[in-house]
Amino acid sequence: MTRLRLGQIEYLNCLPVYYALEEGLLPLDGELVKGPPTRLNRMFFEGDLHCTPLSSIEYARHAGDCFILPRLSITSDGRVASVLFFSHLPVTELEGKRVCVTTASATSVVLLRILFEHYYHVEVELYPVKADLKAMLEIGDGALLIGDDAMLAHQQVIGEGMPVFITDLGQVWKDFTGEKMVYALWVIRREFAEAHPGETTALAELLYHSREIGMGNLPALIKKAHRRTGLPLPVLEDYFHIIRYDFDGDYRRALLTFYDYAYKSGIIEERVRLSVWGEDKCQR
Ligand SMILES: C=C(O[C@@H]1C=C(C(=O)O)C=C[C@H]1O)C(=O)O
Repeated sequence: MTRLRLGQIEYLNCLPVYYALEEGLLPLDGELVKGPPTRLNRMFFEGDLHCTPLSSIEYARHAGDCFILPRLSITSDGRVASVLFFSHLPVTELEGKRVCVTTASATSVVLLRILFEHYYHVEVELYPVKADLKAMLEIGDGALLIGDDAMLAHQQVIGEGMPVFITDLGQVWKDFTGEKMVYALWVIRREFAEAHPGETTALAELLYHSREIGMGNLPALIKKAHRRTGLPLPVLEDYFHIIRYDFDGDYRRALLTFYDYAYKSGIIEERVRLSVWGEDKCQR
């Protein structure tokens, strides 16, 4: 069997799932490949990764090529703190304006589009560029950032007293739909899983177990996150208490609600079935 290549989003949101692997508390027989979400998405579909956290919208576009690993996702129930929209004006006053969106994101860009269309009823031009708050706010009137980029930009706004509005998209999605927001899922390539079912089940168990260890070691994990990013400890404590990693009934319903809106907006072409490794029946 070829050596397993496992993606790891280079943001703090993945640290609880990978902490035990990074610290050698659990053995990984394979290679960790780090990158921003859109790079991992692309590598996965090009066959360069066997398994990765994938932007949830990309699963909807390629459901036939992969299985979802059970019991894992990146989700928030309301405020997420790392998917933030910064703007010169209140969001409802952005009609006809250009807003920049980070090229690192797939799901959150779609979330922003859905919220403008179905919740705010405001038409804007989305303009993809590299993550850089100040440059983005020079080119446009708004900036979508995700992950550590969003959290660091939030601190920059506070630190420099920048006059910008900050909108947390996890919170707005919850206000709009009453649902959680599932940003990413762990997926495995279908042909790999079918050829190596034992290894696939073992990998799903390993990642779940690793997450349990990570979440069980929050004080050490928070220190590591602080060393890695310089973000203030209270910000990190808050973050690791709000970010969620489960993928049971509520989460699946929330994800399907997101897909329904993506379908209504013409972003995906058909309604999606969730095929989860180890579960006989597809959802819905
Ligand atoms: C909560 C987050 O979720 C993520 C957002 C993603 C996206 O927008 O495509 C992909 C993976 C996650 O990193 C975050 O980035 O902060």
